[in-house]
Amino acid sequence: MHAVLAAADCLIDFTRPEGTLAHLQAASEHGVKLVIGTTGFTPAQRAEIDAAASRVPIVLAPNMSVGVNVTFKLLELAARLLASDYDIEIIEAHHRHKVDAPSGTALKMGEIVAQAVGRDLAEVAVYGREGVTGERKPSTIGFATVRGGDIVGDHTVLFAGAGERIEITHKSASRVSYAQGALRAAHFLADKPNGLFDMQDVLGLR
Ligand SMILES: NC(=O)C1=CN([C@@H]2O[C@H](COP(=O)(O)OP(=O)(O)OC[C@H]3O[C@@H](n4cnc5c(N)ncnc54)[C@H](OP(=O)(O)O)[C@@H]3O)[C@@H](O)[C@H]2O)C=CC1
Ligand SMILES: O=C(O)C1=N[C@H](C(=O)O)C[C@H](O)C1
Repeated sequence: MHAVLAAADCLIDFTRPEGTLAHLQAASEHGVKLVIGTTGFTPAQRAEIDAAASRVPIVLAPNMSVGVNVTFKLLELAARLLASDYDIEIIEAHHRHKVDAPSGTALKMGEIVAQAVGRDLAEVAVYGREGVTGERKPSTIGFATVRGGDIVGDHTVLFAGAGERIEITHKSASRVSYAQGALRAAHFLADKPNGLFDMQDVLGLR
């Protein structure tokens, strides 16, 4: 790995958290820029990425596709406008090989809508329901996970009100959009000395 990094400008990493952290260490030793698509980091692992960004520039994004990143903006607007009158639920579906749940994209969607309505996701998230759960608490944000077959990646945010509901859905039919986004992120980093960025920065969606 060190021989490869010595000749590299940028490392694109879609692996597992432990792999990414090993690659992060090696890349920062060589001053190599990083695009990280891996999901499922613990808060401590995430802090290691934040720290490394003071040495090398990093794009970290749970979803590299243009469509999902535009969907993030739509969700922010919808959540802000609908505010407390609508219950928010996030449903995601992926292939049978996926190892983390909810998906990084679903969690990011949760953070976006929670922030837009002035809630802390850590306090209001409900990850699945079973048994006698009692009535839904109004401020909660629920997550539901589906795993099966070769589903590339579907995400729906449901805003359910009295007498109507809005569903904002993104569906990936191919992994090409992730790869294209990662290459775009690598180009974006070309003139960055350090710092932590995401696909909103890369795509100019801030
Ligand atoms: N941000 C985005 O747009 C996207 C993010 N992802 C995320 O990317 C990650 C990978 O997903 P996916 O491609 O489906 O997974 P795969 O299991 O298909 O591929 C993972 C790759 O990482 C390698 N790997 C696993 N563990 C390590 C390790 N400890 N050190 C070095 N290499 C390792 C595997 O090698 P080997 O086969 O030899 O074990 C394999 O080549 C997931 O976290 C997923 O959520 C996925 C798609 C889009
Ligand atoms: O594992 C996957 O396949 C995907 N992972 C990412 C996530 O966890 O959000 C992005 C995409 O949904 C595909």
